[in-house]
This record gives sequence, structure tokens and C-alpha cells, in this order.
Amino acid sequence: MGAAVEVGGLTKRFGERTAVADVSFSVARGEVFGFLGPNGAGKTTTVRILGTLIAPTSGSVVVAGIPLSRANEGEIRRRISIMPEAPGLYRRLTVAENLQFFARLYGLPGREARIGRALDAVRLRDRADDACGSLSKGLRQRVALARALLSDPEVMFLDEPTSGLDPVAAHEVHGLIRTLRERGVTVFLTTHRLDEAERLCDRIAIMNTSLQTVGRPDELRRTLFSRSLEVTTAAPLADPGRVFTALPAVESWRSNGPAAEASAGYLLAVTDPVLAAPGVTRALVMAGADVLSVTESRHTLEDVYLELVEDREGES
Ligand SMILES: Nc1ncnc2c1ncn2[C@@H]1O[C@H](COP(=O)(O)OP(=O)(O)OP(=O)(O)O)[C@@H](O)[C@H]1O
Repeated sequence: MGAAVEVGGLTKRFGERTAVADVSFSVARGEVFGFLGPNGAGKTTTVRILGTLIAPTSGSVVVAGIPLSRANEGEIRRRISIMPEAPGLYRRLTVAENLQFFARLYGLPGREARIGRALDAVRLRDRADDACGSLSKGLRQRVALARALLSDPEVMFLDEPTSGLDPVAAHEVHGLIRTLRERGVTVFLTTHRLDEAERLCDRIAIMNTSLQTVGRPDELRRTLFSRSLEVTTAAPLADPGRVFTALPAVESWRSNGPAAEASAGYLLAVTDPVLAAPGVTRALVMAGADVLSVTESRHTLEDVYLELVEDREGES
């Protein structure tokens, strides 16, 4: 089986403005793929192209195994669904009525059974007869997700599914995305929330008109930042340079600011934190230091994102 989404040299121009420039990536089937980037980075434009809503200026696109072309649009649409940021539900209709309306609009067979399954998937069966307008934002988002599930899509495009939700409602949506993964649905997740991307996504792409990077979150952290150890001692070392430069595993070091009052922190660049840590600890003890901690320094996905996006903004 081929990839769920395959994009090659994708470019989209609106008049003079290039919204997406020569972007290539692929998404494996069953993968949760995070699509990140600052405002105006071309994320929605890319999703609209992949969802057959607008045509690319150039480049090749395959969605759910089908090459994108005018003739194939209908075939692709039958296999995907898009959950836009604004749920777009009829507020005066009940949850069930909304789902019935969209199931009919999509021309889906076996409507009642589908609606039942979709309501179960988002745990909303008991609210089926409530008017959508009376639901909280989080519950409406769940109805939108149920609507997107009606067609049993192979690939789902979720645009900011947790935008404006409180932490509990967002947590629920995260749970639903995990359920989708368990069912083998490919999830293409556009988000501004780096914590969300880090927790949910198998791989992440960072866009800023062109593709800045793509990879597993831990991979991105590792390739972008040199590995280091964070050392905290109960009091400043008398001669830290003498302690650290004597260690072959330590490439360089600097003070890292105290973790707490009276303690002292040091950041050591090393090739392998796990191999370097015991030697560093022994050297500190030999130097008479009270060691509070020796840990691998963890860069967050936010560090990666800011490094890539700010660099780019600096250039422009
Ligand atoms: N229909 C359009 N006509 C002209 N310009 C457009 C159109 N749609 C998008 N753009 C421009 O293309 C660029 C990318 O927009 P896009 O909406 O894809 O960004 P985004 O990454 O989704 O941003 P956000 O995070 O703010 O939603 C922007 O400069 C935008 O103004």
C-alpha cells in the first residue's frame, strides 16, 4: 500500500503572492501527521489543495492513493474528510438532525447506523436530541468530528481541532484522535499547539511557505540541537573549568544559572549524554562538589519551532 498523502514540489500562488512554495512530503497510512507553522505559512492552503477544494499552481499530489486531478476529485472526496476550524453546524437543528442532513448531503448509504457509530465514537449519543446551538464549544467540536466520521474516511484533515477549547475539552479531542489512529485512520492535523503536536503526532512538518523540516518530534529535537548535560551542584564549583575541561567526553561547557538559590548550574556539550554522565558525576564528587542533579538537557518542540521559524523571519 502506498502513502496516504504524497506531495511533490507543491506550489500555490494567489496572484503575486506565493502561499506554498515547492513543498514535498509524504504521510504514511495510519500516521498522525502534524502540520505546524506561523500564521500565513500556507497550512490551510495546503489542506484545501489536498482536500480538492482548490487546485495547485504546480506540483503533484496523491491523496488516499489517488493522484489529484480534476477527474479524480470525486473519488478522493469519497475517501477523505475535512474538519474545518469553524464547525459549520446548523445551530437550530439537533445533533442528530445535523448529522442526518450531512449524511444525506454526502449521499451516504446506511445513514442511521453510520450516525449511531459516529455519535458513539465521540460519546455524544445522549446529546443527540439537543440543539447544536445549546452545546458548549467543546461539544460542538465533537459534533463536527462526528460529522467528519460519517463517511468512514481513510484520511482525515483536522484544522485546529482544539482551538478555543478548555484543557479538559482539548484532552477529550486528543483522546478521539488517538482512537482514530487505533482504527487505522490517517490524521493530518493542523495545529498551533506545539504540546499537542508533540503528544499526538508520529511526525511533524514545520511550514513557513516552504517546508522547513519534517520528522519525528524527538528526531527534530536531536538534529537541531547539540546534545548536552545539565549539571546542578549545591554550591558553585571553585574552578569549574578545571573540572570540566579535564573530561574527554565534554566538548565545551558554560554556566547555566542557578536552579535555586545558592546552587549552581552548568551546561555541558557532549556527544552522548548517557555515556558522559557517570564520568561527569565522578569528577564532580572528586572535586568535592555536592551534586544535586546530572540530567540530559531536553529541548522542547517549541525550541525547534522557534529556531526554524524565527531564523526564517530573520532572513526575510
Ligand atoms: N484565496 C486567497 N487569495 C489570496 N491570498 C490568499 C488566499 N488564501 C490564502 N492566501 C494567502 O496565502 C498565504 C497563506 O495563507 P494560509 O491561510 O494558507 O496560511 P495558514 O498557515 O493557514 O495561516 P493561519 O495559521 O493564520 O490559519 C497568506 O499570505 C494568505 O493571505
